[in-house]
Formats: sequence, structure tokens, C-alpha cells
Amino acid sequence: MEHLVSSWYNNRSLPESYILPPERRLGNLIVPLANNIPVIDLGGHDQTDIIQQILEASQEFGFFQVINHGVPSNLMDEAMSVFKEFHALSGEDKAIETSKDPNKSCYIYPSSANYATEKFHLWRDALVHNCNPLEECIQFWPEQPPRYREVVGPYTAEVRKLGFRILEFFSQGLGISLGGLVGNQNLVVNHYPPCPDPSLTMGLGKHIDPAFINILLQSDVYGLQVFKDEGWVVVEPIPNAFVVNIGYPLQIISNGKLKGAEHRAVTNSNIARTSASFFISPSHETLIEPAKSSVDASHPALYKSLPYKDFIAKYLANFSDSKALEEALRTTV
Ligand SMILES: O=C(O)CCC(=O)C(=O)O
Ligand SMILES: [Fe+2]
Repeated sequence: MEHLVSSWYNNRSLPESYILPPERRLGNLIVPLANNIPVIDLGGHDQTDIIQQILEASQEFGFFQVINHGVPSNLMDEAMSVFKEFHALSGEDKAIETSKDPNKSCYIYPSSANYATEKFHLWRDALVHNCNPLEECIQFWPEQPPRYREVVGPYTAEVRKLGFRILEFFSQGLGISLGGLVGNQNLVVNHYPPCPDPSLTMGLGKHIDPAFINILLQSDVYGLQVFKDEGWVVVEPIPNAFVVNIGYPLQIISNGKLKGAEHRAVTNSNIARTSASFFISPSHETLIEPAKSSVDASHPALYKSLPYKDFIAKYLANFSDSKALEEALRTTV
């Protein structure tokens, strides 16, 4: 646990191993606020209209925010509080609280999970655990802070319901049933402590998620950025909203119509930022391929057909190079 950033960062200058290579540095570039990422009201009754808005946002940005989504705001606030309390525990306590499952369905790591081999480290700690089936997983979750399970259990159950509702909108919009293809549902609680020099470091580098969708709880601290039209824009935190982004599998299933948007999380020097990603992913055997409804004579299949586990192997092998990943997944015609 000694490598967790939160275990050692206090009053330290930036260690060399956290400094990005020059071509990846942010410098003093000011990134503008994204003023047109759609905020979709899920409280309305016109399902066709909601589906249309979700599809348009996913085509244009791969990102949208949702409000009136049904997850109680006090549950969101309490979940964020216990996530912060968890990351404030000592390294020793974090080790104890994440070692309850011998099969390691709950774990914590610094940086990118490739700490030993990566060229530079990220300014981030991540707690990961499974969320489904809840009754089975919850016994392996942290018991510190004392309210962790009591709060995060109902929180993940509600976010899961929301996630399946959004997947159903995609299913109707794309003409394919996604609900039956779901496998893993897990929570990743990211923590980015205040950083001595945000211009030289990265919280979470540019990536497209490998899940169907991510339902992200951002705190009120800025840090999430999306790549749009050759530039980065900031996703503004909106009280009580969730950020939803689509991952590569939906880009492939929609035959490139929907966009798995590239995004990253930057650090800041004043205040810690905590975010919680709820990923809904395909099962290992699910064939990730353009849906028949997305392919016709004028829209030939752009992507190969791969079981999700093979998709993941290609994803991991090309993690740091999005062009190489796209090439590895594309058909050769
Ligand atoms: O911290 C954030 O806002 C982004 C998190 C993220 O992209 C991820 O967990 O995949
Ligand atoms: Fe992500």
C-alpha cells in the first residue's frame, strides 16, 4: 500500500516517476468548458424523445449527463461521503478492507494497475469491487468506514437500475436487446489527491472505456475532460446529475454510429477529487460485433466480430494507443 498516492503525497514535491513525457504534458493550456454536452431529463414521459436525445448525444459526444434519474440525491451525497472517507483511511486499513475476498473481487491499486511496468505513474488511487449479485459481493466490500456497505449497497442497486434503464433506451434505439448481454457490473472509486504540479501529471490518461456504459458520479470538483473535434473540453459538474458515457462495445455494436468518446481526468493543486464509475459490461462470451440492424449495403460492417474476452485482450494490448486499437478492431476491407 506504500505506493498509493494518498499514503505519501503530503508536503512532498512531485517525484520524477510521476512526470509525464514532454509530449503528453498539459502545460498551462486552459481547457474550455463544454457548453453543449447534453443534459437529458429522464423524468419526462416521452420515451421516444428521451431515446432520440440519448442517441444524438452519443453520436455527437459519446457523453451526456442525466437529471431526474430516480437515484435519490441524499444517497448520492452519502455515497460520495463514504467514498471520500474510505480514501482517507490509512494505507494499512485500506489493505485490510480490500483483502476480504481470496478471489480478489475487491482490491485497491495506485496509478493504472500496471504500476510495476508502466513508464510513468498516474496521480490516482482506485478502489474496485463487483456489485452484482449484491448479496454475494457485499460480504467482500470494505467495512470501514463503518457505513460503507450500508450506503454503497443501496447506492449501487439504484445506479444499476438506472444503468439498465439507459441500456434499454439504447436497445430500443439500436434495435438490439442489450440487457441479456450484460456480465460484469463493477464500481471503480477513483481518488486524485491534491497534486504539487498538475501541469506535469495526469490523474487518468486518455482512454475509451471498455464497458457498454459508465454511470459516473463526479464530485463538485472539476477534472473530467472529453476529446471533441480535435480539442479537450471540461465536463462541468452539475449537482445531482450523473455523467453517462458510452464505451467501445456500443461503438462497435452501432457500427460506428455511436461514439465511445476519449476522456481523461486531470489533477489540481488545491483540493482532492473523488469520482465513482459504475461500469456495466458485456459478459465474456458475448459477441461484440456490428448489429444486423446497423449494417446494410451502404453501411458495411466496420468492425470484426469478437467475443468480449478477445476484445478485452486487444483493448489491453493497445491501451495507450487509440489508433492502433481502432485498427486492431476494424475489418480489413
Ligand atoms: O474521474 C473521472 O472523472 C473519470 C473516471 C473514468 O474515466 C473512469 O473511471 O474510467
Ligand atoms: Fe473512463
